[in-house]
Amino acid sequence: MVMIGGDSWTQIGSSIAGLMFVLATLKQFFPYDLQLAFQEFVLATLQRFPFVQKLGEWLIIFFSPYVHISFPEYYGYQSNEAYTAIEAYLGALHTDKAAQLRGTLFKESKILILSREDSRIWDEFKGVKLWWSSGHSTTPDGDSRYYQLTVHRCHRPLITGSYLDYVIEEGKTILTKNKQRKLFSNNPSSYWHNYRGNLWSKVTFENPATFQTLAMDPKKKEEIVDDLLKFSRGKEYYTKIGKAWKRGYLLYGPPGTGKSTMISAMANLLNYDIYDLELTTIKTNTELRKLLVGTSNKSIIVIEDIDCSLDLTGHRNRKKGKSDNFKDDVDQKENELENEMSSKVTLSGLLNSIDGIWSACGQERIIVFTTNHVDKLDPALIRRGRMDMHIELSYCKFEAFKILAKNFLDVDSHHLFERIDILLKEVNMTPADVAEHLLTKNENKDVESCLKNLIQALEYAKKKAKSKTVPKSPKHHSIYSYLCKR
Ligand SMILES: Nc1ncnc2c1ncn2[C@@H]1O[C@H](COP(=O)(O)OP(=O)(O)OP(=O)(O)O)[C@@H](O)[C@H]1O
Ligand SMILES: [Mg+2]
Repeated sequence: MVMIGGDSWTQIGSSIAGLMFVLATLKQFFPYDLQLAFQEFVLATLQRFPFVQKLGEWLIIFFSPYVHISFPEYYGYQSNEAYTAIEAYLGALHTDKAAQLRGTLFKESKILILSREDSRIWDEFKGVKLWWSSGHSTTPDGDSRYYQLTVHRCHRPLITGSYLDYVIEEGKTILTKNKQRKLFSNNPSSYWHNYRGNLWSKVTFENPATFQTLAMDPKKKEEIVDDLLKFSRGKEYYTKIGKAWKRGYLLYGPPGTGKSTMISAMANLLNYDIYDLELTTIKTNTELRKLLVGTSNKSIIVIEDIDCSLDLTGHRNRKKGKSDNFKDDVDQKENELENEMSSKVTLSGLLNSIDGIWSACGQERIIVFTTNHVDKLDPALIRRGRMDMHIELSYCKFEAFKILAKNFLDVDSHHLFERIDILLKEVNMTPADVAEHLLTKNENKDVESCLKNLIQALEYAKKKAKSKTVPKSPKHHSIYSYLCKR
């Protein structure tokens, strides 16, 4: 056994310090590529021994003259906008010099977008050389991709200051220029494992509906458009009043009155993505929260036919009344667990998500509920503040008909309009049905016969209305199937 005295410790300490100093100084003289290759070799060798590997990593970080800054794709379940902007910036960087390129042709844009596929990219800013790399990491929440920026320590202020701002700004500009709006639909939770990007499936959103072609009372329409535009420009206002930048719209009315069409028009007006949230496939409130946190800014989250999606009506009251009587904590927890498992998403879970999540982490999000039966909904769900604007989409009136006539027949007036006006006051016909009757003979391009066809249908409906009407049963129409139909 060898005993080391106080003096020997001092000698060893000073020798190690000396050696480290020499190594650190020598390192400055090697090209960075060589250093990286060496680091990778050392790390690969040490990978078999986790403790030694950790120590090796620590030593490399300690002695390296370079700073590494990571940008993960996700924070928890929330997507990182810096990652997306960096991805766009790097994708477009020196595409003329890249060895591997990825070409994407979007249906509508007609522009072939070329982006780089390399996992390592050099960049230069104000004479300073920087090195970007990409990779995968595994965290308890699942796999996540990341970008890493490497730069010499002495350039740190320049990089963390102006360079990163520049990259994010450039990336955002590229994204806006090439932006293809997306329609997302939630995947069942059994698909989620490993990669958080699997929470939602996406397709390109291509529905052409606009407020201009939406048949409804023009005044009401103007009010809605103003409200939406005010919301989208309201960043400072929401910050000033200390409220989350979100707005809720409840669209209600019979089938075929244009609820889904209006959601598309909203997305087209604001250039937002649509998230079609199918509540019936969500098992628990926790899953619902993860999905909502996984949505991005500038998006419309849609829950269609909310009355059919869940047993929301009165559920909250029943649950509350029940739990009030519970004195025993264990029983209460069991009750909650049972509720969570059996009733899947609860009304309180939905309300907490709407109120809580975006107050904490969301910005610029619109939530839309649609229903055919507004009277069936729990008042708590649709109260003002939660659903800021209640919009009734109703049967086709004359003003709405004029918009459809303009859309389909390109006419502003006609001698048959008067008759149609009278009939529309007497008969309940949805804009979908009116459009259908106008379309039937549209191929002939004979306005008169199209209008006569509509008058015939209205007169028939009037006669039928006098006999008994059979109420339609509730159903589920997702915005996803509506948009995919087109
Ligand atoms: N107000 C409207 N303006 C223009 N077109 C309309 C309008 N309402 C319905 N339509 C036409 O009818 C079709 C069906 O409308 P939409 O799916 O928007 O109805 P909805 O209210 O969502 O019905 P549901 O309650 O069954 O989901 C659309 O493809 C659209 O072309
Ligand atoms: Mg619909």
